[in-house]
Amino acid sequence: MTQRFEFALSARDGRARTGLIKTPRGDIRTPAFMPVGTAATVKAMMPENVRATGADILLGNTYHLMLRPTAERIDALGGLHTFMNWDRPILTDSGGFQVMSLSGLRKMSEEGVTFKSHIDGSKHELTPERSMEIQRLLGSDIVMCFDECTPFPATEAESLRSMQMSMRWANRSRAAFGDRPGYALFGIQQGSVFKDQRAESAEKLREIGFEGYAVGGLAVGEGQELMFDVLDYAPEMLPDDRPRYLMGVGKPDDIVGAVQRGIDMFDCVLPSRSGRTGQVFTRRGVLNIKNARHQNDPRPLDTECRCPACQHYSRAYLHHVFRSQEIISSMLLTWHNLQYYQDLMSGLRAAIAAGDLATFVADFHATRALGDV
Ligand SMILES: CNc1nc2c(CCc3ccc(C(F)(F)F)cc3)c3[nH]c(N)nc(=O)c3cc2[nH]1
Repeated sequence: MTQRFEFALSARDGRARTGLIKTPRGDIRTPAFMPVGTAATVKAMMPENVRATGADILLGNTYHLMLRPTAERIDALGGLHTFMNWDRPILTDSGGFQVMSLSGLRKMSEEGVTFKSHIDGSKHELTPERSMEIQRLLGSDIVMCFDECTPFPATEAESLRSMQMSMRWANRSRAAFGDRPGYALFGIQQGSVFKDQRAESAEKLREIGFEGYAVGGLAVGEGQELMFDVLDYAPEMLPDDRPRYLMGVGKPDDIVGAVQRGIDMFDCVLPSRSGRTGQVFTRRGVLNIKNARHQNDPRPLDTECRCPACQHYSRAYLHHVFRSQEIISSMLLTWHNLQYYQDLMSGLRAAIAAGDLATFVADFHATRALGDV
């Protein structure tokens, strides 16, 4: 077990890579999908079950946890790992994205952002320094720089101003993070859909130097085509020997396309959140268990899936418990969707290691085109 944060690539296939991030709390196989554990829990899942799906790392959230129960209380109780009974790596976002998408009344300045809690209306401030302190108190293994996720669409001038402020905040984040062996600070590239700005951002981050780099400012409504256009150049502007994390992505086909374009790490609320609304991911595409067509169907959700839902329950049963709003519905559908995502990632890792990613991708799309979900 290492006391340092290390990343080693083990194979490449085109621009895709597979490897291992080694941390004192455990290894992360890449390409990796990180389930979202917003308020110190992956909703409807016990931590041991999240691990059983194959997850090596979880996502936590500065914004939610600073409001409730506060970072100081979690620190006093032994840190987020102890608090939520997950002893493997945790990555926390810096909170800026959630402030812009969740909180009411907010004021942005060079210093940072002041906002009112969406829970009780109390006033709070997030700056690069405060974000680093909160993530340190939480004990997260991978800390994200405090940035502004540039809204989409943005004019070139708006995007440039936003990106350059994020780069000044990246500097302040690096300084405030301090010397913490075994812990990592990731820089976040901005620049919206403008190639020259993505290059300027990457250069600035490289100058400062980070243990890993995120492609930020995407999955904000630009659509898959425009996202892939940016991913055709942006990841490779970042250091080749460091992990590359595409924030907030995404649907299974988004992930497949982004892995082909050199991304190593992903997070998305989709598998867990959509599971609670009845949306189910299968190898043949997506279905919604709420649909009446499932009420007499004795088949499992996905014949190739090893999760408890697919091993022990019929679509008819899952339709019934969803319609009846039974708690087990959220448990089984969340587990299944997270299992589907982890199985997709392990398939991608194996295909890259075997040098036949192209075949994997062709089969992935062909199976989804078969229909009869
Ligand atoms: C959904 N699209 C998207 N999500 C994005 C995120 C949030 C990632 C995140 C973090 C924590 C959680 C939590 F549920 F665990 F809380 C959930 C999601 C971004 N985050 C930062 N810092 N910069 C970005 O430029 C950025 C761009 C993003 N596009």
